[in-house]
Amino acid sequence: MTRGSYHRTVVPLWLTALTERIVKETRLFPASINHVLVNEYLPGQGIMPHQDGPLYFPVVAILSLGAPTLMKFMPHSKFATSIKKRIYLSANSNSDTETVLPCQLPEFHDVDSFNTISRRKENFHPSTVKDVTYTSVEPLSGLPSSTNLLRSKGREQCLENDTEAALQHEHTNTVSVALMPRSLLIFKDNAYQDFLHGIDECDEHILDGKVANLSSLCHKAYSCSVQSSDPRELSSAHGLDPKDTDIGHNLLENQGKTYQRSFLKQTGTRVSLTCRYVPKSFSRFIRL
Ligand SMILES: O=C(O)CCC(=O)C(=O)O
Ligand SMILES: [Fe+2]
Repeated sequence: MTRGSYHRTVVPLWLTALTERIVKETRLFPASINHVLVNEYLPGQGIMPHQDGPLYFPVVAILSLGAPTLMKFMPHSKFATSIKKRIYLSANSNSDTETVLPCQLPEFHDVDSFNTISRRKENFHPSTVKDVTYTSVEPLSGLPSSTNLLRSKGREQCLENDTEAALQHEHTNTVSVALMPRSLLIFKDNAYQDFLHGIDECDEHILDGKVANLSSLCHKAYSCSVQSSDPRELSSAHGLDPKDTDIGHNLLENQGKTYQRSFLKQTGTRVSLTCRYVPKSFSRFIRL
């Protein structure tokens, strides 16, 4: 990703039209969007996991143009720390007995936390985005409200396992969202505060069960759940379109079975517009 310098400038009309529409249709921003960051990603470029920080109002709208990509949301390490603490305390108080340690996950699966705008591939320029329709991504499946993280018998074993438990926690609770061309992702509240977001540095993003909006792509993509010994059956049975340029497929052999794996191809340039609101009290800390 190339990060240029910030420009204080008059927001062009085509952009105001877009941001005002986002404000009006989502009703999630307290005032007009006054901060738009334009990022360009060459094929294979991504962005490190990060949080956008306290200067912004905690609602972000990201318009994606050009090549598709996959954004990952992973729990902030503060949750790993609290897991460690709980493991330690629990192990101390129950050193001889087997302990099951529950971990409350953040409320991440509000339907409202993620919205997409219908995908349409036409022009690269955001001024042409006129037909914006919102569709909710389904509640994130596979995210239980509490998880039994670790069974252990004593303090030593707990301490040995806590890093593993933290990693397990991160892995279990990472979700991703396919950002298709001309789509708008909105994330807010605890998806903003409790999770890091980032894009892996690669040009093929595996579409697995962690992709929250997989069903919106499912006429074209599916992950390793389907199997057949005859690869030809796979393609015909699922109506996969070999001409789709955004999604690729390959076949994997495992223990005599053939699995099809689908992936998003980030082979062209992607441009994103990250739209946020900086409250007046913070605007002196950031160039507007
Ligand atoms: O380009 C994107 O899709 C994400 C950008 C982002 O997260 C940021 O600039 O803070
Ligand atoms: Fe960000």
